[in-house]
Amino acid sequence: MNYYSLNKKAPNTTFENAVVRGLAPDKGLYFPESITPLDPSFFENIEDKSNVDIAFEAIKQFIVPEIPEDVLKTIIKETLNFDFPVVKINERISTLELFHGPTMAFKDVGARFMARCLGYFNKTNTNDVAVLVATSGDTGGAVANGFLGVKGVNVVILYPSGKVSDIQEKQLTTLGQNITALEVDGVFDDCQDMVKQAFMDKELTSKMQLTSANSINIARWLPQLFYFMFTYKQLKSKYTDIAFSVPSGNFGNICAGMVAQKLGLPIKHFIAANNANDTVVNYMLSQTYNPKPSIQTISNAMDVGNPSNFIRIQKLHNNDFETLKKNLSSFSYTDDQTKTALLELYKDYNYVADPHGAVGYLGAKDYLKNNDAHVVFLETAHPTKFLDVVEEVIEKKVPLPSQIEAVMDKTKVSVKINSYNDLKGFLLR
Ligand SMILES: Cc1ncc(COP(=O)(O)O)c(C=O)c1O
Ligand SMILES: N[C@@H](CCOP(=O)(O)O)C(=O)O
Repeated sequence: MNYYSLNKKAPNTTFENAVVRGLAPDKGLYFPESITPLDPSFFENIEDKSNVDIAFEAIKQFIVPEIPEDVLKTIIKETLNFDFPVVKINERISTLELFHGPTMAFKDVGARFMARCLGYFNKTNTNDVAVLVATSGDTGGAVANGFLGVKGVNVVILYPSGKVSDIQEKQLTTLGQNITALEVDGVFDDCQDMVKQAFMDKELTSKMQLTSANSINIARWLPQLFYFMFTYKQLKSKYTDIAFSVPSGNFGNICAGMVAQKLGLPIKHFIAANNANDTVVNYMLSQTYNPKPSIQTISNAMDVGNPSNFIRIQKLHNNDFETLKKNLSSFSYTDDQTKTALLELYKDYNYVADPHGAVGYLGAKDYLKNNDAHVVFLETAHPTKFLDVVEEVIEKKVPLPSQIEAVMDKTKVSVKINSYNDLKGFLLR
């Protein structure tokens, strides 16, 4: 499968090149040349298939033969070695728990998958690759964990100083080896802009091979479609119409769900649930895309003012607003509403959510006011990653899982930077 740049000013390229480059030379996001729906029998019999088989069938058109079938299957098997349970909240709402991986956030899927694809391509590539990552909280930890010790790969994580949770910071600053954390005096969008600027810097790219492990990279983005299919497998016999409420920041996760839908997965509707960072909510109201500086919230991983993947979402809907409006609703919530939702989930349903999942729950409830469906909100991170907020709201101690406990006492190591020149200087050192 070839990929083209959504800016349309760069040559089409292979899966390998798109993964190794991250971003196209014209600064555009790569997009598959075609998306061929799977045979309807795939969905008719999905409950008889293993998660690995579902994932393999769903993604192989984008990757094989550049990665041979047997290698791709192994990559998927190693990536998906944890559970994706769907938990019923009430008759109309369930939650898909995406926090059972090593760093307890949905990013584990994409990060582990991409690390293995890059590892495969690196076997024949003698040059080291520098993987740049901008994180508002969870991508950094998942990528650090997924890429730790991968030969020929050096990971540089940029995160906004003081704007990620303590546990998220530990996860991305304490591993050492081939992982370095750069603490940026700014917000997430500054980190993301610096990463994109690095790709356009000829001096830098002539001296080193750079790629990105954010969802701009297709190998990080596409595998996120897997668990929408796993959800359908679990709920198909119970509900006719299934919609997804996705807590959204950079919009990579929801956009991957839309690829699953293009592949034929029967999804009735998507709900983009946002915190105060409401660029897309405003777009859906005004048809004007007006990115704004990100605002700090208690669902910090969604503090994104200029979501990278919105352009892919538009493309998936033929750049037609009316088509998009039929498939996507979006809502924005304040921190107080998020806290109220956390408490409601705990008191009414005995479910301890994290602030991002709570925003997803609010999106599900708002959609259901005027629509009929069973809505699955994505619980995108484990509540203990946001311990202070969660314990304060539900007034109860939450036990720490072993993955979180393992990083609690480690010492943070980071390098402070203030500008793109600092980043460039660091990379050229
Ligand atoms: C816990 C959590 N929820 C939601 C999001 C938003 O996901 P996306 O950026 O794919 O929209 C993130 C960050 O990506 C996250 O870490
Ligand atoms: N919310 C993310 C921001 C980056 O998103 P990505 O999916 O493009 O990597 C984070 O937690 O870092």
